[in-house]
Amino acid sequence: MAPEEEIAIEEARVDEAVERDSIAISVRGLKNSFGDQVVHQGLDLDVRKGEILGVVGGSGTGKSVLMRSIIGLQTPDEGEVHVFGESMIGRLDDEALAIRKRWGVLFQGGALFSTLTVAENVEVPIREYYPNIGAQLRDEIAAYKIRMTGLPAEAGPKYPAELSGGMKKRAGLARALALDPDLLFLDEPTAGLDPIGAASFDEQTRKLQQTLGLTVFLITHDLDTLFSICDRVAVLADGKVIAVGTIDELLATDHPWIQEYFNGPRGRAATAAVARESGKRADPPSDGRQ
Ligand SMILES: Nc1ncnc2c1ncn2[C@@H]1O[C@H](COP(=O)(O)OP(=O)(O)OP(=O)(O)O)[C@@H](O)[C@H]1O
Repeated sequence: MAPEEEIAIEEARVDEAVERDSIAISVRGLKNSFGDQVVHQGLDLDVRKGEILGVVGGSGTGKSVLMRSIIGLQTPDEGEVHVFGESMIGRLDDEALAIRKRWGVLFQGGALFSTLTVAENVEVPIREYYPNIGAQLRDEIAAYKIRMTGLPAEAGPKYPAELSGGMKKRAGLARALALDPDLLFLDEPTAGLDPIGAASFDEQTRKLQQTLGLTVFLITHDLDTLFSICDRVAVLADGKVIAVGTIDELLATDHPWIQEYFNGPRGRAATAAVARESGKRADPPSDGRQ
């Protein structure tokens, strides 16, 4: 083989390794169906390490099913899911378990166990994955995680029924953070919160992502969340990810759903709010609409 060819092959290997190293989640050729209903067909997606990736799409486009496929709660008909370089589908071995320990999940509505206190909820994953950790250390970890999410320490002994919607979300977040994850899955974290509570939750998410170096997979319908904290956004439609990029990149596409979603009245209001927040003047829409 000529030296130039060897160099080219070596460079390709290095590029591949760098690419692999910078990707937290890779989904390829995913197919999910329920009976005759095909939810995903040939879905591809990469989530980069350290980013907050917003996942959007109309109701029923399969955002939650995608998340469930990645975390192993839904076995796809076809396709590959790699998390931190490990193939995950159907794996129950030690390597796969080690990867599962590296993520935390906040399900829609918080999904707290109603018969357990907040602190006990946070301790569930610790008990499950680290049964040898003693009660005192477990309590200390739970108290620390509860404080990390902005909840007062007094929330620890409370039951979910005694919490507001926003507090429940934070308690769910504390549980998702219990094992010091590298990767956080959030399914509609601000749904049902008032705008101030939602903005405060977003800020907390951004702060945690930055201080802990988290990668965040964030399903949302909340335009303010997308505009204010997401590094990139993936758009689901027709069973696939039809586009992924920054909001500016998405706006440069001419897909009607994307234009309607981000450039409709609510999208423009969110752009203006973010621009105001950062002290900049929002550019008026190019067609002169206000
Ligand atoms: N276990 C299941 N059995 C049958 N159908 C299901 C199941 N889970 C999801 N589906 C269907 O798959 C489709 C996608 O559901 P999914 O919950 O992922 O949508 P979504 O994009 O998250 O919607 P939303 O934005 O409303 O939460 C829906 O039509 C739903 O009814």
